[in-house]
Amino acid sequence: MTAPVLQGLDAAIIDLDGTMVDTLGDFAQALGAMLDDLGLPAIEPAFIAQMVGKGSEHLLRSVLNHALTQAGQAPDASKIEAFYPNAWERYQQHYLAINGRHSSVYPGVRQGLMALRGAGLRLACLTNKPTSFALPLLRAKGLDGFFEHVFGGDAFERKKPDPLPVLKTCAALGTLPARTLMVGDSSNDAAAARAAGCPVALVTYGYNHGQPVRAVDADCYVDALHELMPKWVCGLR
Ligand SMILES: O=C(O)COP(=O)(O)O
Ligand SMILES: [Mg+2]
Repeated sequence: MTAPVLQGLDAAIIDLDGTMVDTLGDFAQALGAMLDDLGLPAIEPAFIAQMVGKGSEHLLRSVLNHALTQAGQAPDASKIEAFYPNAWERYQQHYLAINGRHSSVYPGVRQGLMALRGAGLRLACLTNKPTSFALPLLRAKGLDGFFEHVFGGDAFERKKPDPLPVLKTCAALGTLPARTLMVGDSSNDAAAARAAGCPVALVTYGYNHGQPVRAVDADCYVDALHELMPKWVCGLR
């Protein structure tokens, strides 16, 4: 039986990058190697956090735009598209080779997931990362066992911030959106969840496209995932 303190929730959908795992090191390595292969200048790791969260296609186009500008070339759309197929192939190869080696699980994540499961909530992971990157990363970090489903950015026709992946994840879990909490680190997660009719909790340590996360509309903000349950229970924001 669900603990009375979690009345109102049957499940939680958890984001991956910036919420469970700090993956900026992996992104920096894979993007750096890809840019090197293409003969383009390296990108500052500080820029990467602003570009993560909208899927790999968006990330690669943003990075190519940035690198071409750094190289003194006017990056029009056709130039970016000319680089894109090769960039994607190189990036995928480099990312899969180092996946998880330069990233770490945020403090409180394991305890937070254990508490949610212990309270009887069903869990799914929903990320804009490709599923082929997400599954080995969760496995490498020992987090895969918490989730009944793992859906990447390529699992459905549209990605977050569209509500479709959230609604499809609720359907896979067999839970009502109003009783399924979305936990993420960005406006992308919040917008998708709100439009789907899910309550939203945001972690304050993630990426949020380089913007302050407390400015994003949410029901609750937490500085670590293990704070989520006690805070939710007390109705604290
Ligand atoms: O954009 C990405 O690759 C990952 O984003 P997410 O795990 O925060 O959804
Ligand atoms: Mg995220």
